[in-house]
Amino acid sequence: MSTASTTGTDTARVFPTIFADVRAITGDDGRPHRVAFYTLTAVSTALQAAAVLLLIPLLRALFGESPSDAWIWVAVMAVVLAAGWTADILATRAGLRMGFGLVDAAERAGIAAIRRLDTADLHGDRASRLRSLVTKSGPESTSAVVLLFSPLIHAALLIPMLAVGLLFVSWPLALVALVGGVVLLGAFYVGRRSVAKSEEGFTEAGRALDDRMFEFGWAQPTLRAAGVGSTTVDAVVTESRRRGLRLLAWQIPGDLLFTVTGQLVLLAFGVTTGALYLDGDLSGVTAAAMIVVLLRVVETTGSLSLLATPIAGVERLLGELRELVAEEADAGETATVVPGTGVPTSIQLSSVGYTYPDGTRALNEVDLDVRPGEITVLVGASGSGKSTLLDVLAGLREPTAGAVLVDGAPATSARRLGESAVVFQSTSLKPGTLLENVATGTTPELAEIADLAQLDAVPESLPDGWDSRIGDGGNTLSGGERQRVGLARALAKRAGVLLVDEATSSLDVITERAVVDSLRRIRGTRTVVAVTHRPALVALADSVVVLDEGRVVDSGAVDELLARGGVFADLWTRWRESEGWQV
Ligand SMILES: Nc1ncnc2c1ncn2[C@@H]1O[C@H](COP(=O)(O)OP(=O)(O)OP(=O)(O)O)[C@@H](O)[C@H]1O
Repeated sequence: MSTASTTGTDTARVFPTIFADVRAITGDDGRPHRVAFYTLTAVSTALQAAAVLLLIPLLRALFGESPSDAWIWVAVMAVVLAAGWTADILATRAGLRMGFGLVDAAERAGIAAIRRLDTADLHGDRASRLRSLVTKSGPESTSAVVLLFSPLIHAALLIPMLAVGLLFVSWPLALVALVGGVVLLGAFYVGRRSVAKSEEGFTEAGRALDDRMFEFGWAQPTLRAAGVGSTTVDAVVTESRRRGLRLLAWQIPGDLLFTVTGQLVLLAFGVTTGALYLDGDLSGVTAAAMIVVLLRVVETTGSLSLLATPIAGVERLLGELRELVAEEADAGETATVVPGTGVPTSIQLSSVGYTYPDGTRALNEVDLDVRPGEITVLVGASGSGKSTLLDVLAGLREPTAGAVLVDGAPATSARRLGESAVVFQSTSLKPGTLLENVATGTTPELAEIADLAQLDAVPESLPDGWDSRIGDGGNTLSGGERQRVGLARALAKRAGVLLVDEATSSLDVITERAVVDSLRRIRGTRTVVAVTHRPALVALADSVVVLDEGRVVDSGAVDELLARGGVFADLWTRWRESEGWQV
């Protein structure tokens, strides 16, 4: 599984990337809305600049020989302003459509990423990143398009457009406006960079806090019993606060730099206007019109300075969304699970390797031949790779090397997921009835499954029998009962392969007997692969596979392995001793 890079926002991103990000996220489908939005926003800005510059001929006419000519310019100005507002309204509509494209992409890629989420990442940075991306990025970036992109484009284009218009009035003023516009944009960029950098640290700290709180909530009983936990949360809260203060510390000089630069540019414009007027190069009327131009520039720079901080946030958001969408494209369509046949299948592993995203190599060059209908038991020390191997067989993990064949043909994880039923080390119950937790709808074999899983006493003890609500908000089942629900659920699935992960290792005698008895009774109707430490279950095995540090170190029937006297014989002796001790 590919993991989201945490470096996407490590470096402050350059100004135009927000536009590139929107293009990458909304793709070809969003192109018409993007073109409409940018074009209409540019047209609206040009019309606003024209309206400001039309003041010059208007004032000239008003104070000239024939003041009534000013009406013509008033009319022209009114038409230009009305056209500007129309362009603005149309641009907002196009912007909204472009924004909806972002929401769609966030939802689509977010859901696909959640479906690909590795259990190893469930409590990690990635889960928290995804949570905030899916819930926030779409709506936030949509409002950003309308509320931030338009003023940003206006602000970036207005001064250069005014400068072009001023070329027809006075080239020194045009030059000052042009240079001033470039300098202002530069100051905006530098200020925003520092804010972006510290905002990124603040967000990371927020996520770390989010994760620790989640973990703390999850593992609260264990942590509290061990007397740890709150100190970890305290440390992360302190770090989050420290980074928040740093954000402020960077924001202030960033804003200050921009404000000071803006005032210097305005001063230069004012001084140039005054000097040109005094030299007689600019009439009094034109100089007065320049004051209006100046006010417009003040307004524009003011709005730019307010945009610096929100733009930094939107950049980060869009950058992450872009990564998510790119990941979805790399991963391709999430395959839907292929329904199982229910017929016992053979499974072959050929040179299978599995390396976790953190670099832990859990499986190495594993070759395995599981014959249809047989019971294969995986044994090995803790950490030898048994659970990982079971996950690969179940289709929950795609091997990072080698191939998995089912009935001689390469089998995708979707095929393996459909063809296998798993009894996990601990069973998660979904909110709902006992029946819903075992199977969907009434299955004719329910009584048989309940008998196999030795679950029959459970509905009898519950107020509404099979229709009693269990799990969150319902009756709480004991660990052993939950495990037997897990076994019944696996038996109720139409699948040719039953995978059992240590279900008997830490459980009560009834549950262990349920697993052993049901495996004995279903022998031959499914291919079974079980991870266990229990001699009673090992004794059922047609074949035992011994794992050590991710490799198969021995395999064969129990008697053969005992006769060979290797790792398995040692394990067997120890299990026998501990069984005796337990009884
Ligand atoms: N999510 C994970 N991320 C990184 N490493 C992992 C992850 N899960 C397991 N590992 C590592 O992979 C190796 C194999 O682990 P695995 O759980 O498959 O072993 P196991 O034989 O089932 O152990 P146990 O009997 O204790 O359950 C171990 O080194 C373990 O630390």
